[in-house]
Amino acid sequence: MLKLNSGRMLYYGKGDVNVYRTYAKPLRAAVIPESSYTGDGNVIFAHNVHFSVSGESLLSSFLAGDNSQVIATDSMKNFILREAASFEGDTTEGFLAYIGDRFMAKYPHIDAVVIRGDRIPFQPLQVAGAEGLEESGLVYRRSHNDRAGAMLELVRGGEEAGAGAGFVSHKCVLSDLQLIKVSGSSFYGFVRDEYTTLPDSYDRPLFIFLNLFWRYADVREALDGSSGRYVPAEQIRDIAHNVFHENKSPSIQFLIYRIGLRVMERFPQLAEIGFESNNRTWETVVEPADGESPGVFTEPRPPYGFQGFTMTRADLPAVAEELKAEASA
Ligand SMILES: O=c1[nH]c(=O)c2[nH]c(=O)[nH]c2[nH]1
Repeated sequence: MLKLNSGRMLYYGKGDVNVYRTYAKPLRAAVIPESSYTGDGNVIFAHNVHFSVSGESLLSSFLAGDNSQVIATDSMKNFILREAASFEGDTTEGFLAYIGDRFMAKYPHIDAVVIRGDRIPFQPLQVAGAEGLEESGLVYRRSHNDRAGAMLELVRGGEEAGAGAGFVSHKCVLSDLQLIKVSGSSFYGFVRDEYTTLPDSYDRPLFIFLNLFWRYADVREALDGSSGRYVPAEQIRDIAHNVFHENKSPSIQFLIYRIGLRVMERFPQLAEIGFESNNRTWETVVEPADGESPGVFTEPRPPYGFQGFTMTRADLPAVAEELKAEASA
């Protein structure tokens, strides 16, 4: 967030601006082995937008009640909704950059904009057609599952190149991914002392809530799918569940690191990936006799555990070494 000359910080804006844009340009994504996701028709290109502005000229509105430079947040909402009609791109990041750029161009006394958009997901549906099931293209199902999103910070004359206003930071996100692995996770070997009551677990039903975020080395590759370098959140999601499936994890800490490594390997255009995870492991009521026999579980009691981790491309050589050692063993 922009710091004013006085060292102060100020911002104001509008949240929960729901923009249901129809018939945006379809996104075509490069295929990766872990995912069947190939793109999005973008027939419904919907976002929940959170928009804020900052600038020296706004200080007097806080200090003296002078509204002469204040753009009403109601007008911001109208600007976002109306300008969405002329957006010609195919990605969330591109949409946010478009709105941010146009706003800065229209209002020269605004020094900085922070814009976040969470995609409101609508899933395509199949209907019976002449040759079996086919995509409706008209009817969609609102999904309340995980969702993609992004945040861009634009500052007039900022450092990274962009059209008009400069990017100073960006963050792409996948929020609220909830994954359960019913068998194949353990947690043991942790510090055991007078405060420890948790038993070792060699096979637990691991339920995790995950927020993932990532940054590109060059943010411009995120703005337009035709760069061929766009990283869809859906493919990051699919990598997460592949890695969860493949690995017997000794902890959530190790699991998220492995997910991050795979994402970094797949997408050389990314500079950073990060995680916020929650442990929602089901509480065992009736212990299964072995791996696939019946068990009964219930919601874990609060409080819950959490982890946070960020990693960069510098983490990759360690894995290359490890794989080499495994191959020669
Ligand atoms: O994967 C885990 N990591 C922890 O740090 C932890 N702590 C805990 O009680 N359970 C778990 N599980």
